[in-house]
Amino acid sequence: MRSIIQIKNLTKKYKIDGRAFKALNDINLKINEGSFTTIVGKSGCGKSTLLRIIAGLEEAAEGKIIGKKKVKSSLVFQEARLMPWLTVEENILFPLKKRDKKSESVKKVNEHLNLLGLNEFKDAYPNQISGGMAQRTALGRALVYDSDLILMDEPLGSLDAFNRYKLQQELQHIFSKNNKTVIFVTHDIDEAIFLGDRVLVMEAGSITKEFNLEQEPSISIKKAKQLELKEKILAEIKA
Ligand SMILES: Nc1ncnc2c1ncn2[C@@H]1O[C@H](COP(=O)(O)OP(=O)(O)OP(=O)(O)O)[C@@H](O)[C@H]1O
Repeated sequence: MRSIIQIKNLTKKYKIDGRAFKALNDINLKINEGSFTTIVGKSGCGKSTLLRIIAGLEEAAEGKIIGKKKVKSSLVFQEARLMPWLTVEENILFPLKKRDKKSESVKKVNEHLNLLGLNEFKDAYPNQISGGMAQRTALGRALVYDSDLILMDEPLGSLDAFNRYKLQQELQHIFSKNNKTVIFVTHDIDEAIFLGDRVLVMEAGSITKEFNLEQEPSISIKKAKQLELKEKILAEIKA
């Protein structure tokens, strides 16, 4: 399978109060085109740092990412980070404004408003919608751009349990259809297993384990396998 990026010996050091420590320690990772990779780990293990470096928002201390210059990526954060002076529709349209023809952009935005159940709220401003709707809008903005790589940093982390569950289902549905390449960071093991076709466990700046989930047509076997995997991940991540 063709890889979209390849991370080699990536290390990141931070200095806190004069003392240096490694937030990332020799990360090696190949991301294949069309794959949905979830990275799960405790708070502070380095998940966001890794995503920020892949997105080009931060520099690594050592190592390299092969393919990064050629890849268009979009980043979705835990908070929606919408532009408050633009409506839902205009926020989704924003990344296309300078790139695409108006008629094409409007068509794409409409498709994404439908896909994410936002049609009713398209004229609302960010302060007039719920957190779930705001996060749907942020997802729409990332998806509409048609990036090669979508990076998601706890995008459902601020949602209530009901909205989180609903959006997990929708994300799975959307990404099973469109064959996009996704790296999704979460500290929720169930979410990582549910969404990922590959789950990476991260601890103290290192990727310590990798699990690949095969397509399983039988729901009961799939559920049993997911439960087994959860036990393995819990054993891997020490309390
Ligand atoms: N700008 C910074 N300066 C100094 N230390 C930092 C900086 N950013 C992150 N760190 C440290 O690097 C480590 C990894 O942080 P990171 O945010 O990547 O973890 P995380 O796994 O994403 O955590 P969370 O799930 O809580 O978001 C932490 O110990 C954090 O304190």
